[in-house]
Amino acid sequence: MITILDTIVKHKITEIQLKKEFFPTSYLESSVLFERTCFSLSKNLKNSTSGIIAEHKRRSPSKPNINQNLYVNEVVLGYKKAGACGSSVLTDNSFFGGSLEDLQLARASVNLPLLRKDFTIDEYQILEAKAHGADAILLIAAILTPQQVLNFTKLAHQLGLEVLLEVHNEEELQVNLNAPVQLIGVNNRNLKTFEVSTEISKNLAEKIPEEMVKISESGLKSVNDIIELREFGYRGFLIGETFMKTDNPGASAKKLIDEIESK
Ligand SMILES: O=P(O)(O)OC[C@@H](O)[C@@H](O)c1c[nH]c2ccccc12
Repeated sequence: MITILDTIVKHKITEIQLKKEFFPTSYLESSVLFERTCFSLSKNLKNSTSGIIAEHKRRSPSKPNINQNLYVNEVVLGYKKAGACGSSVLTDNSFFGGSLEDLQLARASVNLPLLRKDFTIDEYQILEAKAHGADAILLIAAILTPQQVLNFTKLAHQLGLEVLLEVHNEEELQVNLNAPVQLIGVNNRNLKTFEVSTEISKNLAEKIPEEMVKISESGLKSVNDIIELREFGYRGFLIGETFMKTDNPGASAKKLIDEIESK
């Protein structure tokens, strides 16, 4: 069966091939942002009482219209004012309606750690992330070999970017345990079926090495979700739709963060 993930990856391969032909890596390396010193998402998470990483997401394959009316710079500024630890910016265009320009605009408007949220399958995208102002990149175990995870992590670290390694089951975690990543994300959403359950985070928690900052991703809605997951050792919570489906994502992030902090 061909899954949506297969389709996305297929598009990415073509997209990157084309980009590589027209924009050599020297073009990316000449960006004024290429030399900047990154902010640390892992440090922010360790020092935070809420652990919220708030995402900018217009749409997704499972939700064709979350919110297409907002300006990315205003959204991330709202997240910053709300007290989020960092922000995640979708840069995939075909399936999520995001762009590298979104990332760049987000960078221009906040001094918050920014995660480039995309389907990384080539080192070229890691250079792109740095050139457009990211502080961290996402690596999705389901679409990479352990060797790729190692190589991509090494390159990201050379560029001063942190890596969030996303897993969805025990096998993906076990085969990548030797990757020296700071952040490990458990996606509650199965990217092949779109099913969402926080049980995934709960079940994998004890298998994740202590030294990694544990992040629970997707489908999180309420203060209770967060409090529960904290008991399993999670320090970070990646939330998109719950905030983005409102007219004022910053205000809804603030409401949740205030609730968490008052518990
Ligand atoms: O909107 P949600 O359910 O709060 O989820 C946010 C984030 O976890 C989700 O966008 C995500 C997690 N991993 C991904 C990989 C690719 C694209 C998107 C994602």
